[in-house]
Amino acid sequence: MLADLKSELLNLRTIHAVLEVYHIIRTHWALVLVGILIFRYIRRLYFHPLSAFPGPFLARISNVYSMAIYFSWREHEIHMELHKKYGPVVRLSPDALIISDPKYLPIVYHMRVNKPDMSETQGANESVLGAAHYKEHAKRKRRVAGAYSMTNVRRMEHHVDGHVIRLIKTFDDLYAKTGKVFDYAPWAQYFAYDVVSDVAFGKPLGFVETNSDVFGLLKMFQQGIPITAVFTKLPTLAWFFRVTGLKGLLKPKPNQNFGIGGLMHFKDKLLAERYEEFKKGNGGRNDFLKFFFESKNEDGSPMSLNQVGAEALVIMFAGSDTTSAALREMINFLHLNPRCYKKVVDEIDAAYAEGRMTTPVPNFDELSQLTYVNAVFKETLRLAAAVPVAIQRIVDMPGFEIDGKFVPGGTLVGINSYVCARQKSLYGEDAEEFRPERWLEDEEKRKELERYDHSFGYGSRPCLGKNLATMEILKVLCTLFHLFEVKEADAPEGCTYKREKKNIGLMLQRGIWLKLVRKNVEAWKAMDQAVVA
Ligand code: HEM
Repeated sequence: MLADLKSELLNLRTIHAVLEVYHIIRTHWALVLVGILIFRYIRRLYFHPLSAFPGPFLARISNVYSMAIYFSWREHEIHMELHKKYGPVVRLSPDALIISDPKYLPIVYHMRVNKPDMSETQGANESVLGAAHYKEHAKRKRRVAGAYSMTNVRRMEHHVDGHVIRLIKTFDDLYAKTGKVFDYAPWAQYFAYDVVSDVAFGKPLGFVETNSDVFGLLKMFQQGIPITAVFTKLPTLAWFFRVTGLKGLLKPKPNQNFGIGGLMHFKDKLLAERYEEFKKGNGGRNDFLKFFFESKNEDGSPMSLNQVGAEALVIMFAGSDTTSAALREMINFLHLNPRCYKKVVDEIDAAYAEGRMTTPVPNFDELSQLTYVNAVFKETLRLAAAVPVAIQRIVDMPGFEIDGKFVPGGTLVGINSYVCARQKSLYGEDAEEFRPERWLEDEEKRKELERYDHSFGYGSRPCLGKNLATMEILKVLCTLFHLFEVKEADAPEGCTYKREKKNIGLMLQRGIWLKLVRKNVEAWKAMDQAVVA
């Protein structure tokens, strides 16, 4: 009886205490919230597993810091400054580190590492790029890797040639014949988008032909990236959208006329047309779509239309602005380094003079023999990473040690290729200089540089489109430099920008002002006679 009474009393006291806490929370909710935040910040600063790592105060307590860096549009430079100030490992946000030392590349990007899931915002979550788990990635990679092989890319080489011819003829008509100064930056983008839309969907979109952003596609795409970035940088916001069921709002949809959704709408139309043809037994021309339609999943089933669409969409956004960034930077670096410019032109002209180059557009084998040009290509991508961000991976259990400190499993880590490419430990005292010769001087050193080359990604997820990108870039540049004197020009009156850069996760540029003068070379005969398909 007494025991019952005691337990009853205890229950009443518990209820009373709970009500009291509820009352305090109700009346002092603002104070309680501040208390929780202070507790959270103190934990992140002093008791979090990453608290031993240095970094800016705001970065150690909040994700807002890394988002603010993103919206400065110069994330790569800020990462560099942070490493200079805090050392090789910096805490960039409460749960994330950035590392500068190239020797950690094989550890951070090892073969069985997972990456953060961005499927809510990417719009291509069934693709190889969208796979977060390494096993799923390996499965998807098996079904598409062949499409990107050199053998398959060679089958598409004539499509690339057609776009090179169109670009050169357009330049000749609009600029060489008129003597007008022009900004080369949008043209590099138009060319790259035309090529990928042609080989991924079977139809060039006609950017170069119309000298315009067809359907506002480039703008749409560039609007989509910052949205993805916000949700990647602010996991709490992404979590909120998930638990409240609002995540559907994040997913790009084909009925939108902006961002990645707009691109999906466009892609779906082209894909449907081509799929109808395929079902009628007409596989059509050799391109990525044909390969994907014929490709099989692990269980032997053909890739679904959704899977094919996701892969084609990835080609559009992984293969366009990256390639155009490299196309622009190569010209930038050559203008900034006249010594290298001369060596490049001499090597190309000599190859033509000795009859080693096919006209109107040299083939890929011929281009790979131009050792200096290839070194310039590598050096350009080293110093001007097309993806100048710290691409993140999730440290797997139990973690690893770095700099004498323990990085626990679950931590987000990344190495910014812009930063990594400037490390004196690997590249020497002249690490920040543009010096293509470093790739040619010493065989052992070259092998070491190749081992830590990060410009096309690293580990099990390097760029699948490297063959196609290399082919496009070398074809454009060699043809351009042989047929024209490519002169650097001042911005025309009324334009204040020159060599302007904006890092939105991909490097965008504008204001690469050029003046083209037609050279008196034999190769013009073939170019003038070439018919644009
Ligand atoms: C100069 C041009 C290019 C550069 C610098 C570049 C760079 C990169 C980088 C750094 C990654 C790694 C992303 C990660 O680790 O998550 C990547 C992945 C990828 N790239 Fe490229 N890329 C270029 C051109 C292309 C082209 C032309 C295509 C398509 C034809 C393409 C298709 C892909 C695909 C499919 C992936 C995902 C690979 C995977 O997850 O297994 N890229 N690229």
